[in-house]
Amino acid sequence: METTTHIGVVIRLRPLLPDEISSGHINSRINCDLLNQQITLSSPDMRQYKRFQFDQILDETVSQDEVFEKCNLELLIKKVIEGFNATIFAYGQTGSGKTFTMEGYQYDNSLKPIIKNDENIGITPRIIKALFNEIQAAPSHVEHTVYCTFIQIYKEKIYDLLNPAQLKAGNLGLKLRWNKQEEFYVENLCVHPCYSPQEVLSHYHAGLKNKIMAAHNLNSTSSRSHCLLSLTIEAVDTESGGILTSKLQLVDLAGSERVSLTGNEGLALKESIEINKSLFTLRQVITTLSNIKEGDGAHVPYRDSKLTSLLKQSIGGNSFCLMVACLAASDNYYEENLSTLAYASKAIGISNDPVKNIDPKSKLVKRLRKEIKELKNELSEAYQQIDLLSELAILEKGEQAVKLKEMENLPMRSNHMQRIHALRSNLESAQSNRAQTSHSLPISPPTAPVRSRDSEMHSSFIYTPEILSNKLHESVKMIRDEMDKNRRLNEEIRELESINKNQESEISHLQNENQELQERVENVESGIKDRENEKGSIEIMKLKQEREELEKRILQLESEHKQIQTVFQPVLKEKKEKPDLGWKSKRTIVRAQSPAPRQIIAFLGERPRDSGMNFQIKNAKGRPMGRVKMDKSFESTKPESQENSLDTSIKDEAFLALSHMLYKPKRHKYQYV
Ligand SMILES: Nc1ncnc2c1ncn2[C@@H]1O[C@H](COP(=O)(O)OP(=O)(O)OP(=O)(O)O)[C@@H](O)[C@H]1O
Repeated sequence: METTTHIGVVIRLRPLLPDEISSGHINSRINCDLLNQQITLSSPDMRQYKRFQFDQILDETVSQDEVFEKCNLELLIKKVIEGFNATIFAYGQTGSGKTFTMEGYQYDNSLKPIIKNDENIGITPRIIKALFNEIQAAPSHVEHTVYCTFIQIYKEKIYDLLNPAQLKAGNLGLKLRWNKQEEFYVENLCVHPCYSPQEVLSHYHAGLKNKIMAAHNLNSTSSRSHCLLSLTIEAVDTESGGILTSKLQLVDLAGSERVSLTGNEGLALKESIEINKSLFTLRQVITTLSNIKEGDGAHVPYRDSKLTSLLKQSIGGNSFCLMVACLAASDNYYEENLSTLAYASKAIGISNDPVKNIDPKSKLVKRLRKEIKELKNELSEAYQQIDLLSELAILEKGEQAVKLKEMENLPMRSNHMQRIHALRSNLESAQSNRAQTSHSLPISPPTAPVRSRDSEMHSSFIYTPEILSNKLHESVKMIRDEMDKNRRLNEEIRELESINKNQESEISHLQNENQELQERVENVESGIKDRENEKGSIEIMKLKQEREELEKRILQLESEHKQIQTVFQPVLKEKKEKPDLGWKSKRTIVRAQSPAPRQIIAFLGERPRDSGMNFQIKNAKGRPMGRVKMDKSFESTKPESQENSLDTSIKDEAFLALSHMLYKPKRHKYQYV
């Protein structure tokens, strides 16, 4: 059975928490319309709003019990028992209630769960119980085993939560592999067969104690990893030999985090970055799938993170999938809630094609069993035929008719019954013929060659020992033929199975090699990226240093500028009082490489008219520091002699003062002439 369905999306709004209320958080922007399953989010200025429609809206008042019921999880479990895969995952920003929805346990000060079976237990423990209820209701000839695994993805590495050896510091995590069903799987995971809900729950609780948790500003019990509990349900039909396998994945994602709000630093900051990175890929996958049109062939970046690789079949694949998008009911989280709603509404547009998993081996076993059953039946019928014929052979003619009548009452296959009827009617008609003709007529055995058993039964109804012996031989031959056929069939099947097995191992070997190559390529790519990043960082550092130096110089120049202003005030005043100096241009003309002298000369505001004027700069002690050359490209309306004499007086005063101010030869690179 195949059904195309979209990803189910349920929105769950958590209430304001006591410490949020005490620190003044309010919820004035989220409005739930439970009648139409719509949610409206108003912008901070309350001028705009966005409305979204989902399968189900669960507001602050909805209890854990109601979540289970309104998400229609009983039906989902039924699908899993029928052989379909299903995934439920909680999505949302940090502190929005994902773990509460999936687990429902409180956490103590050491950030370990307090396992209690109260009304607050979440989706996962409820589903485990409901799954076993459904298993118990199955027919007695179907035997179920639930295989349980529990992993966490922490900083892009996979750890087995049910294997304490895996969780030691420095462990590099488990590898992802690609199997022949075109699915990723985690290599070397501990798989626990379970036969009761208590067994699954005990593994689940043990795993929860191992997951990585931390406290930050937005959540005192924050999950730092994505946790995936997988339950593989294997149903063996002891009557038909059929095997049905399905998988139920229960996923509690770590939440996206606005680093500025969490206040995370150091290791916690790195965790936040990794969490955000893998959620970014998840969002990319959702966006790509929601935009895909039929026959598009767009690349979906499942492989870009471990999380999306493992959710490949759940999102846009062959499973039923339910996304529980969690929101925190506080105006402070407007941006986060908007983003969650936007991705949730994209997810609703993603199509999945759930496919019933029928094990190909189980199909073959089923066919073989059927064939063997049929062959056995034929064999036993053949034996019956032999018995019948041998009995008839030693009977008197009259007794043969009685025996045939008796046989009619035996439970036999219809073709046998037909034969018996034929024998019987032939016998009766022959007897009446004989009665009509002569009683002394010798009974002759049939002379015609035997063509087929049926035609023979019609043509001959009196069995002499020779005929019966022939028939016996014929039957024995037929049985031998059937048995040979059966043996050959079995051999053929065995041969095919071994070829199949070899091919499978070859394929999985190739797939693993391919996977390794892929990983190597990824490593090389990430190495290149790292090196590029390193180069970029060095460049950025250099630029930052340069910028800092420039800023320092600007500051210095500003202060120098102020000082010069004070020093040159009298000079300017004097110049103003002599308006006919004849300097036409108001622009600075000193050619200097450093901005400092330019500013200083700019401050003088004018330049001497004559060309090639050289000013000597002296230091504070009156020693010459160098000379400044003035530009010649300007004109004067005044006679040269007057200008020159004025220039010289200003020049000397100005540059003497300047030399006092600027005795910092390293910083100020004048153009010496
Ligand atoms: N529906 C709810 N009713 C009451 N309390 C809730 C509800 N949802 C969440 N909480 C509380 O809010 C807090 C944060 O919830 P939770 O830890 O589940 O968030 P989270 O989304 O899993 O965060 P993270 O991504 O950081 O792990 C917890 O103290 C939890 O008990």
